[in-house]
Amino acid sequence: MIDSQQVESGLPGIVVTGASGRMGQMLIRLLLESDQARLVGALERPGHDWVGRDIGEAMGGAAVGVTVSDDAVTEIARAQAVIDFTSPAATVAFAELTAQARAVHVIGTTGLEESDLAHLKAAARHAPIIRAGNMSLGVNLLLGLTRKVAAALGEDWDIEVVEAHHRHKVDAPSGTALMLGEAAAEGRGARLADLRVPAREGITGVRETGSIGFSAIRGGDVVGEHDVIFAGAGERIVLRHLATDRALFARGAIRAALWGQDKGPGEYDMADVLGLG
Ligand SMILES: NC(=O)C1=CN([C@@H]2O[C@H](COP(=O)(O)OP(=O)(O)OC[C@H]3O[C@@H](n4cnc5c(N)ncnc54)[C@H](OP(=O)(O)O)[C@@H]3O)[C@@H](O)[C@H]2O)C=CC1
Ligand SMILES: O=C(O)C1=N[C@H](C(=O)O)C[C@H](O)C1
Repeated sequence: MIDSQQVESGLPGIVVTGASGRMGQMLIRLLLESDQARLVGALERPGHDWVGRDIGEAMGGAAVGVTVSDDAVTEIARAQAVIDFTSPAATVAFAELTAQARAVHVIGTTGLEESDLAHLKAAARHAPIIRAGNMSLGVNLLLGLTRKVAAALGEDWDIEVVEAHHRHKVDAPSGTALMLGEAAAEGRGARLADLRVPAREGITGVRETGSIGFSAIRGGDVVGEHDVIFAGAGERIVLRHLATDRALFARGAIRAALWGQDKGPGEYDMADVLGLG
């Protein structure tokens, strides 16, 4: 339950979008327990059957005093931060409102296209946007390791990124896989767009030297697993991250929302939040 102490304490007020989603519900649970931030709004799309209900009750528990709303303009106007794990179209729309409210926008949504990123760039001229395809410390450390290993090994070491996720995931490769591929390409002084090979099928021909391949597995309730494979002659290096609890991502997102409170407009990522340079 939201208590008056939380409100009076002046803790940053956070609105969660996609409140009924896997990440939305996880964020709400953690925010209700937090002594550093407070939940001030829970958004769902118009027509969703949770709209108008207390979010605690909708999630199967006791009332917490926050009603699920479909009025993004009103909710975001009173937020210090918006935490957003939804879909690319929704995230672009929320970015405009969050910029107008001069609130911090923490974006975990993956599957964003170049055109979506251009909208986010424009919004970040007015308020901070912190975006990462993965909010965990482990993956953000792995990005640096991937960059280093790719830089140390020659092109005769083939790089493949393999990821596994639950059956409900709608985008592939995962946002994390693309970040890891980007880090590997950077290590080689190149852009991923020039090296990327999507999932293979049929008569593909032999592997192109220097390319970076992607494979995705979908099934069950896998939270998120990523391997970066460096395959050489007679040996292989595998850098692996296994996420076993999506609370990990929610904690990272809340940390980002707090970190962003004294930041000016601009685009930031989890390396900034975690001080990883
Ligand atoms: N960066 C990170 O660390 C992580 C990123 N993710 C990413 O977060 C996103 C969400 O994942 P997850 O929680 O598992 O997905 P879910 O499908 O469980 O939740 C998504 C939520 O967003 C809502 N939503 C989608 N489109 C809109 C819209 N146009 N307007 C309003 N609400 C909308 C959905 O509502 P409805 O059900 O009505 O469609 C749903 O409540 C994905 O892109 C995923 O890859 C996930 C975990 C970690
Ligand atoms: O959809 C998910 O669940 C996840 N998505 C993110 C991604 O696309 O990398 C992060 C995490 O792996 C879970």
